[in-house]
Amino acid sequence: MGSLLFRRRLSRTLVPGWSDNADFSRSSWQLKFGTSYGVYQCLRKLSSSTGAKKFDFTDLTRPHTWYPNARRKRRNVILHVGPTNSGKTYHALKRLESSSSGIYCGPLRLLAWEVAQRLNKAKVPCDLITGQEREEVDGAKHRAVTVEMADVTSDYNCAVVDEIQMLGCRTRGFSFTRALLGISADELHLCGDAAAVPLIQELLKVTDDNVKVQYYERLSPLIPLKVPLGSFSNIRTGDCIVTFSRYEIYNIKKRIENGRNHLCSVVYGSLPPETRTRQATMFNDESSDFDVLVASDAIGMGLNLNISRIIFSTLRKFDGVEMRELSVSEIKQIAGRAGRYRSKFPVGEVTCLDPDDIPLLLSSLSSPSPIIEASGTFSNFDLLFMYSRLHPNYGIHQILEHFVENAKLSEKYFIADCEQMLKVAAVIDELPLSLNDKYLFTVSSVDMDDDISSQGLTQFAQSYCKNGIVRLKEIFTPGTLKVPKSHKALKELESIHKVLDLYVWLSFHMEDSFPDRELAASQKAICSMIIEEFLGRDGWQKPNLRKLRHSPLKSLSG
Ligand SMILES: Nc1ncnc2c1ncn2[C@@H]1O[C@H](COP(=O)(O)OP(=O)(O)OP(=O)(O)O)[C@@H](O)[C@H]1O
Ligand SMILES: [Mg+2]
Repeated sequence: MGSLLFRRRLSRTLVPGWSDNADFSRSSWQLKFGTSYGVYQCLRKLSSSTGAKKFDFTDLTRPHTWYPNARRKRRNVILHVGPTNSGKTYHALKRLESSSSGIYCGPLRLLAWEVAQRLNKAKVPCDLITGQEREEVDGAKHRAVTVEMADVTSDYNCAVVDEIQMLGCRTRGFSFTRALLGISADELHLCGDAAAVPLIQELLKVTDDNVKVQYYERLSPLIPLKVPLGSFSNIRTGDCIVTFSRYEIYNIKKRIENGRNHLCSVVYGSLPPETRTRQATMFNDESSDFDVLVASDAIGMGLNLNISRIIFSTLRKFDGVEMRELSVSEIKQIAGRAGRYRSKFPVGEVTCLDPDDIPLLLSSLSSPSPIIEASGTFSNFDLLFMYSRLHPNYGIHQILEHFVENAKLSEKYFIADCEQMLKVAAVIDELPLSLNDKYLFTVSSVDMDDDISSQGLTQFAQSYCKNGIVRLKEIFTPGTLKVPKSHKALKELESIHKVLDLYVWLSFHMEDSFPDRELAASQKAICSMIIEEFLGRDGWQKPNLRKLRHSPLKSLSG
């Protein structure tokens, strides 16, 4: 029991949103109040200090009070806002680089990776921390993290939250809100779209922070073209074709490579993150033969790639619920990847494949993004736990559902969409696990819309429930991964990667119960290498592309 408790306590500190309030964090509640009664006492204390007669655990109307560490400071908040490619992140990072300690929180692993690289190169030791990675550097006082991993219990000299307009995102917005309200830093730099300014000013009225807005202008031109691409034979070096289905990505890659002038890197959401990074690096590298990029909106935020022209293959995408038109801000974000300042192509262009899309493209690029009205929020584990005590017969699915239905919110907040969590909860409720354990599986990084991943989660949870320890070899035989021969096999491999990734995630949160992190990580690496081998083989292979670029074919394809 003792070791089990100890294990849980270690885990809690690593789960985003598990126990954010310093009163409940490892330093106090875990040591002072090892029991749920302790949490209850703590919450009671909190309730009396807020003057409420009876604590309502579904009351989320004062989320700024969940972060006493940040509230002890009067933070200097600097909002860096403006169009894409205007130097917002650059200026915030300059401050981060010169600070004595700091944290960068970005929406994508690729961005966190880019920042960690940049700081380490500038001799500022910087850790990289994402749900599945801990790359620790000796002596680091800086860390680059994905926003879900933002640490709200330490003090920093400087913090940067990038793409802050994402606080309006239906599913991930609450993590941005948590970083905005919860990070304890003397200086907090927020970079993003001006559409978020009024909301942030409103949210920070109650925090007593100093708020300053710095506006930026685009550093290099982005030219919207009035003519569509016409044909794939008009593709040229530095082009990036954006499309939203995996099938279309490979279809377009094939069509371009069949023209025998270009090789395409691909970047899309379900590719392993390390593969995405390498594909992007290969495209960015002038000495590589991969000179065209075919990508989904996974490249849409903040990234600095050597793109000369963005070509939208469509302006519609399936968002998990329905097919819809891209929003003005999505179009601007994606288009903004072309012509980055100080890149190989300092003047960017943007166009479409389909002539019918041109009017929407032009009007979106010339419109301001609509003002963001509300910020995401969600309960942390402690509140869910206390709520569950009032409903002892509920499973975690019912607790979440009821909590979401009954949550009381201030006008400027909305409750996060927890569809994925509910899907996991429905599976996990079948097992006799504690609420702690159920919560952990529920907030894990699993993609429940992927059959193989959801089966992986179920097997991990069943095995954990039965044995208390999950060996990777129970569900995965190392040494059996093969280079896929078809797109179906590729998709399967991507899913296997996700399952291995989930194991690594669980190993960071339940170290003793998921002891094979290294094996899972090495198999993950093999998996992504095999996927890359497929990506290399899949297209047209011409050993000496450079020679060909000087052939008549090149000028014909212009
Ligand atoms: N003053 C500067 N000196 C040198 N390089 C700069 C300067 N300002 C910006 N850059 C470079 O220009 C590029 C774009 O800047 P940055 O990434 O900060 O833009 P951004 O406004 O954050 O764009 P996005 O909205 O797409 O995130 C980066 O490669 C950055 O390093
Ligand atoms: Mg940026």
